[in-house]
Amino acid sequence: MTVLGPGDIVGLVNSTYATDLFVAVVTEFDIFTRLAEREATTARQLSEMLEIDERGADVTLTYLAALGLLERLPGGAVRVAEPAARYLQADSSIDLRHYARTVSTRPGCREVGQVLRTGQPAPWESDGDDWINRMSEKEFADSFAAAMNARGAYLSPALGEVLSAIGVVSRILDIGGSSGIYACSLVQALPGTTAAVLDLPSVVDFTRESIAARGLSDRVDAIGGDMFGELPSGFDLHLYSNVWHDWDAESIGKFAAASFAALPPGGVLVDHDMHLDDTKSGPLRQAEFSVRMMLKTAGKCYSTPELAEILGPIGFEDVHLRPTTAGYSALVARKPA
Ligand SMILES: C[S@@+](CC[C@H](N)C(=O)[O-])C[C@H]1O[C@@H](n2cnc3c(N)ncnc32)[C@H](O)[C@@H]1O
Repeated sequence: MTVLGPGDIVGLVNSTYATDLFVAVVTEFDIFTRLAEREATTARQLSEMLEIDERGADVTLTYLAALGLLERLPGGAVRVAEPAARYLQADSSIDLRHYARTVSTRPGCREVGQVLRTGQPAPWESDGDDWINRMSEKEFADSFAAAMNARGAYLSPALGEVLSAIGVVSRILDIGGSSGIYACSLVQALPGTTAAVLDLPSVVDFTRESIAARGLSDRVDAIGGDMFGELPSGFDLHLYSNVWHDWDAESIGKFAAASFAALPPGGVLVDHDMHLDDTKSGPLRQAEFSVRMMLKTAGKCYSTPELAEILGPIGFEDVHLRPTTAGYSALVARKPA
């Protein structure tokens, strides 16, 4: 009998989107037949070949590499791996593209095609607006924060444990902190610390109630604001948990620059998320989550080298990854002392 843990259950939910992407790229875009025409293909070349968005092409290559259907080559290009050559392209002796076509007209697969072609995120649910526009609706914001809170309940203690080893911290700013579950776990793991959660004005009532329900209103504040603006000073650790995967590299650069400006010398920046491995060939659960983020937000999951490339020029040093639990990790960087 398989026993699923919370990370597996969340992974199962996230993977529904990845299966839709697999079917769409095999049937609508015949991706392996096209890739087999070339020795090696980069995400940019794939986007030109299939006339799709480059972010979508990048996320697709990572997911197919994580499935073992593509091989990642030194330098980052890919080539078709044996199982795909055998079963998923025009000259395959057993051509399972026919089988994939039996589910290819599902709305989810059509939605993937649309996002890949336009580069625009799909509605959060099957219709309506995308998630960030819906965050101004109180009912949607509350249900979204409840989802983040549930996930944070099993992820945040492990983050607290990992961050308790990084040295002296006194004031934590949890940016895009939603219910405040991470801020609460961190103040409990780091004795003597206090925290503030910065999130959209439509979210912070939920944040305050959640913090009060945990009995931590004396140590954790909630601030309604906009993380795209200037960040408050007076905090020596900035946490972005599950935030950067919603945004493109340019926005992440803005967040990191705002943090660099607001942190004191020696201040710590933490990005808690599902990160891809350094070659962007997996792991599978992270690659599946990246597909969901690509389809529903302006973002995707990032690798440590991709984030180091953004943080280094801003001035952050010692960028490194610390695994937490259930496929999550904390990317930690420091403003020079
Ligand atoms: C995916 S959730 C992550 C929540 C939480 N940190 C976690 O790890 O579960 C992203 C959060 O960013 C917040 N957010 C989005 N845009 C924002 C903005 N411009 N300013 C402040 N918060 C924002 C959302 O309201 C949401 O709570």
